[in-house]
Amino acid sequence: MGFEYLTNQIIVKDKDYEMPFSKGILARSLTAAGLKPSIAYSIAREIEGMLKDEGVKVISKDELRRRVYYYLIDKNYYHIAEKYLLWRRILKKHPIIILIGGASGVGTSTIAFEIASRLGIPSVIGTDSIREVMRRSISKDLVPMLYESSYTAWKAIRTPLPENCNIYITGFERHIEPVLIGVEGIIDRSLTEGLSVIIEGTHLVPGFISEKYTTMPNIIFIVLSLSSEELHKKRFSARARVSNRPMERYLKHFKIIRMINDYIVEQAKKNNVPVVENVSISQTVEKCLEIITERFMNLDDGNDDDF
Ligand SMILES: Nc1ncnc2c1ncn2[C@@H]1O[C@H](COP(=O)(O)OP(=O)(O)OP(=O)(O)O)[C@@H](O)[C@H]1O
Ligand SMILES: O=C(O)[C@@H](CO)OP(=O)(O)O
Repeated sequence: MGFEYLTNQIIVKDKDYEMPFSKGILARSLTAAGLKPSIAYSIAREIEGMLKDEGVKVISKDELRRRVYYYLIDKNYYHIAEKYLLWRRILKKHPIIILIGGASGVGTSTIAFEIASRLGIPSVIGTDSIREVMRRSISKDLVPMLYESSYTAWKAIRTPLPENCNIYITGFERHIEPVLIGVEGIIDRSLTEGLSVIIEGTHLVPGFISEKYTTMPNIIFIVLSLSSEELHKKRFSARARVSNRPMERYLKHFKIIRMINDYIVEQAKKNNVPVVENVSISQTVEKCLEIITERFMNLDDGNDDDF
C-alpha cells in the first residue's frame, strides 16, 4: 500500500521511492535555477494547486519535472526553465563537489549551508572538523602548527625562517597542509560514492589543493572575501551571540586574520579561482550559484531528453 492511502497529499514517485509533494523541495530546486525564494515558493504553491485541481493523486518525478519546465516556459521564465532542467540532469549524473574557502569569520559555513540547501546537496563538511580528525592521527610533536588555529599557527614554528618571509603566513601554510590531506580524502570518498558534497573553511586555499582535483570538471572552488574590516569584525560579534566562539579571541588576532584573508584572495587570483565578496548572504549565494551553474553548463551534455 503506497503513501496515497495515508495522506490526501499528492504523492511524487521516483524509481525506488515515493514521497508526499513538498512545496519547499520544489521551491528549493527553483531557487537553484535562479528564482528568488519568494517567487519560487509561490510557483511551487501554484503547481501544487494545479495538480490538485486536476485531481492528480500520484505523479512521477519525471512528469513533475516536465510540468514544472513547461509551466516556467508558459510564464516566460525561459532562462530559468533551462537552468532548472540543467540542474536536474547534472545532479542525477555527477557528484558535485563545491569547495568554499575564505578566512575565519568571512562566512564560509553560512554560505555553504545556504548553497547546499538551494541545490539539495545533503552534506556540508567544515575543514575545522577535518582538522580535529587529523589532530587525532598526527602528533603535536610532529606537526605542532596543526594544534593551533590558522591565525596562531605561527607561534608553533620551531625552525628559523628566511629573512623576508612572513611568519604569520608561513605558520598558516604549515597549519593547512595536514588538514588538506583530510580534505582530499573526503573528495576521493565523495567521488567514489558518487555523492555531492560541499567542503568549507579557511584551510581551503587555492594553489594548495592538488591539481588532480581542481582540474576535475565537477569540482568547483570559490573563495569568499570581505574587504571591509569593520564588517569582518562585526561577523565575529554576531557569531559570538549564537555560538560559544568568543569574539575576543578573533579580535585579538584580527590583524593576522586579515593578512590571511588577503593571502587567500591573492592565491585565488593567481590560480583563477573566483572570489566573491560576502556582504549580503542572498547576493553572495546568488553569485555563487551563477558561478556554479556557469561552470556546470559545460558539464551538461544536454542530450538527455528525459526530464
Ligand atoms: N553575508 C553575510 N551577512 C551577514 N552576516 C553574515 C554573512 N555571512 C556570514 N554572516 C554571519 O557572520 C558570522 C560568521 O559567519 P561564519 O560562521 O559562516 O564564518 P566562517 O567563515 O565559517 O568562520 P570560521 O571559518 O571561523 O568558522 C556568523 O554569525 C554568520 O551568521
Ligand atoms: O583556525 C581558524 O581559523 C578557525 C576557523 O577555521 O578555527 P578556530 O578559531 O576554532 O581554531
